[in-house]
Amino acid sequence: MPMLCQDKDSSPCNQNKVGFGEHSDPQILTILRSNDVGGLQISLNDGAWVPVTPDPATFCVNVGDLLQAMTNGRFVSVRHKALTNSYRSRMSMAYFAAPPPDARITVPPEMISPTKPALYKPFTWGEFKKAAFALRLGDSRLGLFRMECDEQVA
Ligand SMILES: O=C(O)CCC(=O)C(=O)O
Ligand SMILES: [Fe+2]
Repeated sequence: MPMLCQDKDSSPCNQNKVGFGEHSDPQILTILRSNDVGGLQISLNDGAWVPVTPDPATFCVNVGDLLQAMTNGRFVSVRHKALTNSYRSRMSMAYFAAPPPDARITVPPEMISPTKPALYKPFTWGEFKKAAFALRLGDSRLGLFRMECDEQVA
């Protein structure tokens, strides 16, 4: 099970600096567990940043890029970032749920209609990861797989 354990503490004077820059998670889902120190923020549609209340007794579940593609954009991959805290360490542990590299990411036909044509070309997780690693953390990767208007099928 791929897990990442991070300590967002930093040196003094680094209060509320960006410790982990703005990004969306590329996988299907991320399950996050942290201690009681805040720092995680999510971005709303209007670009406002909203702090996630830290709670060591709950999980925070992020929709990732693949789930956005698999639901034809109904679930939106959340942009988020983590700020540093120079007084207490924020510890977080993440489980990234991803398919095997050759898994084909497609949309169920029920989610495609004349009013909601397919937004993304089919791709494999391996292809997506390769594209993601060639970009910077904050870049939008799904844009690379968007259907052109003349390719859209309903
Ligand atoms: O500090 C956190 O909880 C967020 C970490 C994160 O966004 C990531 O590992 O992708
Ligand atoms: Fe993340």
